Amino acid sequence: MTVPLPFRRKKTRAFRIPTIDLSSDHRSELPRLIVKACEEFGFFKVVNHGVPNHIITTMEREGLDFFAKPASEKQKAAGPPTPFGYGCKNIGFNGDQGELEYILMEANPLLVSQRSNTMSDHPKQFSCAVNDYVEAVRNLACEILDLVGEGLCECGVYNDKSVFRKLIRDVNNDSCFRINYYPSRHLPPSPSSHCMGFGEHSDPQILTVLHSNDVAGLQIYSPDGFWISVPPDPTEFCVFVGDAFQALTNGRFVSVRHRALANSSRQRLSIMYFGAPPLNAWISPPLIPEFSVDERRLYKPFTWGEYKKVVYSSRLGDRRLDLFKWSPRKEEDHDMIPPPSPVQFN
Ligand SMILES: C=C1C[C@]23C[C@@]1(O)CC[C@H]2[C@@]12CC[C@H](O)[C@@](C)(C(=O)O1)[C@H]2[C@@H]3C(=O)O
Ligand SMILES: O=C(O)CCC(=O)C(=O)O
Ligand SMILES: [Fe+2]
Repeated sequence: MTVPLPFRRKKTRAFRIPTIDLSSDHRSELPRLIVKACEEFGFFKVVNHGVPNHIITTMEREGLDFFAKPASEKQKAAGPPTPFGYGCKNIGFNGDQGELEYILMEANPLLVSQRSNTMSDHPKQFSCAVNDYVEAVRNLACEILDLVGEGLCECGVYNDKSVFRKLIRDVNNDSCFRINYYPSRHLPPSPSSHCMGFGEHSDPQILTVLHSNDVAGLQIYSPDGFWISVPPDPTEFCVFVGDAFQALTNGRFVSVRHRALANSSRQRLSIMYFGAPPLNAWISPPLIPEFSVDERRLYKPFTWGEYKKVVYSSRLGDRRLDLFKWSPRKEEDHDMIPPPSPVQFN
């Protein structure tokens, strides 16, 4: 029997979030699978990642202890977000707001130790929790970046598989670390009522690695134009391609737009490591030999420091990378001599 038209269910393409099993017996396939996920979605989940569970639970406990303090204590302990510090509802410097509290910190062990002196009644315990967590998750990020490098070398595009890892491992890397806390909410029952925890945006850095407790909220924007809820699973990590990775790969990878809803009756805690290069690193893809005048270059070369300035003068949802689009017909772009790319071409 044919169903009358108004009752037909709208067909939507089944969407499966790419999931990478790092302990897979088919390890040789991982580079290709990760590159595919970065190209198609700019997002994937990682299972069997090797980050010890006690490192994650200790970090979560320290985070929850901090957010359980009275507001005045939290403000005094961590200072206002400049951008590093404790924030409540205000995101960035340009009027963005969300239903959350957060701590934003440098991912550098020395700076973590300094900040912890005021942030916790047990500074040593707090700084150890953050430093252990950052180290373990940075190692995971490096493993992923090496697999990406391997995948791109296999395609014949690059010849140094460790180039991306080196950028976030550099002694002067500008990586940072964030804990977001979305308090529980008791909303009147309405299927459409959703409250914005952290608005739509893409992350500016190279790669973001996110962990969350078992409370839903994270959504990614799919290539075919739908918001997809990412099922929460504390045994997994979520990996996001950031704007700098999109530029480094000349648009081959896409930085995924994402947001976090905060309408759960349970509190949500998410922890993010944002892997970034040093401020003076050039974010520039390798030149493509057959196009001598950069015809195929999508973005003007820029340093991470230049990009960060634009990031902090923009609104959360802005498409900042668009400001760096390369136009060979524009005189100023045409005369620009591209700096050496950190990424070597074969
Ligand atoms: C509104 C803003 C907050 C943000 C800096 C910005 O001006 C635009 C990008 C935002 C973002 C999103 C990803 C990360 O959470 C973050 C730390 C980053 O690097 O860029 C935040 C910035 C922030 O909260 O300070
Ligand atoms: O808290 C989350 O789940 C996402 C937050 C986020 O995207 C960010 O802090 O950049
Ligand atoms: Fe983000």
